[in-house]
Amino acid sequence: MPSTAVPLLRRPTLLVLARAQLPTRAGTFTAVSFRHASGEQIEDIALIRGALDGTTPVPARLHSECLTGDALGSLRCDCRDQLEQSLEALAREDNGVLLYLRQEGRGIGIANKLQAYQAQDRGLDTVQANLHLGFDDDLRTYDIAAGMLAALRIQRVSLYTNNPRKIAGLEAHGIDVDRRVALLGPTRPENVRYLETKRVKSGHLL
Ligand SMILES: Nc1nc2c(ncn2[C@@H]2O[C@H](COP(=O)(O)OP(=O)(O)OP(=O)(O)O)[C@@H](O)[C@H]2O)c(=O)[nH]1
Ligand SMILES: [Zn+2]
Repeated sequence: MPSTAVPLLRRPTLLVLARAQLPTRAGTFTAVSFRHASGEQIEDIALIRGALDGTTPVPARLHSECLTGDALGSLRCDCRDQLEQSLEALAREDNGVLLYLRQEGRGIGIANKLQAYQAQDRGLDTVQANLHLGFDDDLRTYDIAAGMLAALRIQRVSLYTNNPRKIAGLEAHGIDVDRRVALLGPTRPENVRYLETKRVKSGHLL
């Protein structure tokens, strides 16, 4: 992606805390947890495959937590489809990394997300519902994600996303996004408005 002259934002220095094998439905990954230099642990984890040699762009997915979709199979969003697709895609590559980021509800948390769903059930779209609750449309930041990649010695990624903010967020924190790979899941009656709002209001490249 084109580089900018904007000064880089600070990212935390993180250290690897633990590594463990994680056999999944998509294949076996190494799950990695992290801590700050102070010892404080973070709740975000990485799933990695293959050797991360730092010279070629590493296929990468930044997945934002969605309890309702990822774990419970809700069809209101496309999160679970994207999680499964990205793990399967990474499993086909020589190497790759998925960051599972605990940014539930684009950063507002699960209780607020259910309040946002309630507002959506009354007619608001995803963005309007966040604003109605007094939040910006998206509270996520990518400093921790950049710190996790740096701790894994990953400087360049090939990013699976439709969200330009993720590309800008990583690059602002000093990670090069070499290219974007689209991640297109099925459109369902339950998520059609959600996807349309992402495209029209949030600038997703759908
Ligand atoms: N506030 C809010 N968050 C939602 C809603 N539906 C899903 N989410 C959260 O949205 C996050 C996923 O972000 P999306 O904007 O859908 O997609 P993205 O991950 O930014 O973009 P891609 O990389 O292209 O997948 C997860 O944290 C979900 O919990 C909603 O209606 N309101
Ligand atoms: Zn979701």
